[in-house]
Amino acid sequence: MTTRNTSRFWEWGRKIICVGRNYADHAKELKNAVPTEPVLFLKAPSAYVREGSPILFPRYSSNLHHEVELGVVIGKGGTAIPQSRAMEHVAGYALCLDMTARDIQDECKSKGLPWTLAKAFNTSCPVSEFIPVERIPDPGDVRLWLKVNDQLRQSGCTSQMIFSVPYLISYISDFISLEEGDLILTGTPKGVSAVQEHDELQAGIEGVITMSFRVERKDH
Ligand SMILES: O=C([O-])CC(=O)C(=O)O
Ligand SMILES: [Mg+2]
Repeated sequence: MTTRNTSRFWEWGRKIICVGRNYADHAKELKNAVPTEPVLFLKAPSAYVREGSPILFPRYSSNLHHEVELGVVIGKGGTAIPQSRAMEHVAGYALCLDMTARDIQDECKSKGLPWTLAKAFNTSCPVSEFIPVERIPDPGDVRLWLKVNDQLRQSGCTSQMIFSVPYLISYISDFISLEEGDLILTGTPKGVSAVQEHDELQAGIEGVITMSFRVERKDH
């Protein structure tokens, strides 16, 4: 019998729950209102991509954006988890990208349609190695950065998040039960921008981890 381990959470086929507009500076750069409640959407587990494989530019888009985010890996499931106990449900973290077909998202927004094809396509969720919970003593004080071809595009700190990690775990689990192996993407700071085929993306959590991905065009 094999024991599953959250250190390979991307193999579990569990939910990827994403929080949008969780940094006021990013909400403003896309001309969105700063939310008073978390904005949630989902990615499919088939969206995971790991270092060594490329991010594939979807053929239906011509404006693919990077969004660097802190991912929270759930270690213990639960429903209606109180904020005071939320951190007991965290197994660890991952550095994540929420790749977004911005043109498709804009179209969906204007038509009042869901963002699925803008957010959940194959390779839309690049993830780092699993980061055990002890490596990040305070998820509210994590410095994230992202470079495209060595040029710094995003640099932010999770202290700027509108809704904290414990708040998000509690809020989400009121409506959507959390399960072991789920991943929560906590939103992106400002600086999102378009990537092109052959670009090299490098991202990091200061002092903890870095990762890199290449962008390729999907030709079928
Ligand atoms: O900008 C968006 O599409 C919403 C989002 O995912 C974020 O704020 O991280
Ligand atoms: Mg995002």
